[in-house]
Amino acid sequence: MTSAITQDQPPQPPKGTSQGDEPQEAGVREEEYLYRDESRLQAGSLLTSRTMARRLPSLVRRSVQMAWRVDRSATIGLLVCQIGTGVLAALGLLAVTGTITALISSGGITERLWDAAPQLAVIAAATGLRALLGITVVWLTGRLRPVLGRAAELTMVEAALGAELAANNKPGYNDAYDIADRGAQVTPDLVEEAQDVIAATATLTAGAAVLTVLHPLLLPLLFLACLPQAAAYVRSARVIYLAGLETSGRRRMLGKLRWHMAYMESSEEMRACLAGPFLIGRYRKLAASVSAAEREAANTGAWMGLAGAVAGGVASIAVWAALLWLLASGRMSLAAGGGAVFALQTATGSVRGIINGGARLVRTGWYVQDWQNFLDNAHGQAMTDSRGTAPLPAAPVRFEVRDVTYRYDGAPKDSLSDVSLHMRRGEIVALVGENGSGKTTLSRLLCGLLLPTEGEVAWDHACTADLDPWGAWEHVALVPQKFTYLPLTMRDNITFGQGDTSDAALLAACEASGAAEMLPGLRSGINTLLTSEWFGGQQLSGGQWQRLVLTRAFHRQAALLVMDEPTAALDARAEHRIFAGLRELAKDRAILLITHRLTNVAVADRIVVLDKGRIVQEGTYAQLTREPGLFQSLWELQRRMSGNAA
Ligand SMILES: Nc1ncnc2c1ncn2[C@@H]1O[C@H](COP(=O)(O)OP(=O)(O)OP(=O)(O)O)[C@@H](O)[C@H]1O
Repeated sequence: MTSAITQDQPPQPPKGTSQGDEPQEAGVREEEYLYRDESRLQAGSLLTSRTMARRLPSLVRRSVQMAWRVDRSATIGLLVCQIGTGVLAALGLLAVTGTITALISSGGITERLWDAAPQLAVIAAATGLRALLGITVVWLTGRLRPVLGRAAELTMVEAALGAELAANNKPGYNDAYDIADRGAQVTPDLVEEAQDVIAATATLTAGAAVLTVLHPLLLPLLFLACLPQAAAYVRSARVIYLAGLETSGRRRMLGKLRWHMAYMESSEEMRACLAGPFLIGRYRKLAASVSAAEREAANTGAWMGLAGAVAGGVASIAVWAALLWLLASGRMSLAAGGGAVFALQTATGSVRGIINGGARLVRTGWYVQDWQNFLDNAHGQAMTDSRGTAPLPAAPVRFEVRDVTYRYDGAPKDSLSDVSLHMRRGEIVALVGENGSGKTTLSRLLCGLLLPTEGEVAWDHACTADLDPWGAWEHVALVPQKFTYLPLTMRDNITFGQGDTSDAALLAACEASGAAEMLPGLRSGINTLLTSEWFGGQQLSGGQWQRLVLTRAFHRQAALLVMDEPTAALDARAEHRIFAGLRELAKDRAILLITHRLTNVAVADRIVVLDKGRIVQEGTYAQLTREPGLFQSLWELQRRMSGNAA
């Protein structure tokens, strides 16, 4: 039955998910948090070893380029070692084949031993050197891996920061980020696996040369024997990759649940609201569904691997039978046969190495491709694609919103409709209205954090959509409603490494916000680490954090200051200080103030009232308190409440 609180339809499950009639357990729906990007899943299921073989060179090149950037000498060292290992393996193989041929040829034993001696020396030297190179590879890989992984993670963060803020609302964006993040984690594997394949290929080249010289039939037979196994390995890799793709949303949810249950910020509610058992139950169910999908993929992969191994076994019987036939029919001498046996063993080992490494390389390549796709355009949300690069000639004076409509991606209706607003430096404009009326959304548009769906936002004569966003945000200071607690020192939390970082400038900003009062209580003053999660840190109260966020905004000296509920957590004295100081701050700034405490907006030059995404009133405090309308009714209500309390 449909009621007011269940009227929206649950999202449609991805194709292929059963929608049986059995009742679902309360609170958990079969389709919850599943990855829904059908096009991506389809593209994934069409992945073949051939398409990946085409893409692999560029993937490997990009990873090697990154390795080159982060540790040039280790990258060169690894390449040299792997090529050297391959060459030595090839030399060793040729020497072993020569030794066997010499030992089982006709002639006296001493003479045969003397013939084999130089080859034996080569084998010994090659084996020793290979061992040495092997140790060097382990050392260099251990040195390169962590930095390469960190570098890949960092490129992800940079790409995410370069995406539109609105991207977080785009369907599939967060999943794409997650999947790409997994690609970033395995980037070092790609380099390593590529090296393994290169080394195995070098050994195979030598084996192949020997086999071809001994008999031209042996090499094609060997390849044929390995094909079924290769196909099975790649298929199994694809099944596992697709399972990872499908469960990525659920794995992300598991991570979020863990975070909320374990960390300070939400763990008090977890306890007091007895949310723990409920969330642990939810965690168990989601984890079970992820494990089931992974187990199914692992089973399918194992069956495919088994089928490939059986086919490979049968095919290798054919190869050995062919060798026996060549010997029995006198088409190959016994001495050559001895060499062929060894060359076949080695070449089979190398081909298996290539298949194994190649299948791992292909799977890693799919992940890394996801990472690179994200880096290339942040899942189609890169600001470089949606915005211009025009610089602002000077700090802007006038900010204007012209006939703007805005709808969040996936939202059923517009959050703002046909809104116009203007303000200039020296002015304080207050934005008021009931919850959900669009105040924060309008402030995000004014700052250029969001771009309008219709209409435009201009700073002086430049549209925010045409401006280089990073250059533009140098002129913005924002006190958001949900502010960020960063586990940094107070100094770093205020400056983020920007502006005048001198103690005098910091102190002035702290005085204006009231944060200066906190300083004597902090163990190392402004250099105190503001968190209790690490040793030596100190945690602030909610209101103290709000003072700090205000300090951050005041310290920026920006032309546009947006304050969204800036005093919600402040005590009366601290709140009074902020509002008393606003006029002074507004001397060279345009200030947009969002607040529900309507008596506070008397400080504003103009008040703009929003209702359901539209501007319904505009005027001074004196006008709006006298004029019948939304502002007056809300204001009266607040006055009556405080009057009653008094
Ligand atoms: N990130 C978002 N994604 C989708 N919809 C959003 C998002 N943020 C806000 N909205 C929607 O836009 C509308 C306006 O929200 P907004 O936050 O601008 O309101 P507000 O006036 O600031 O509310 P409040 O007084 O509660 O802070 C609401 O209906 C809200 O559901």
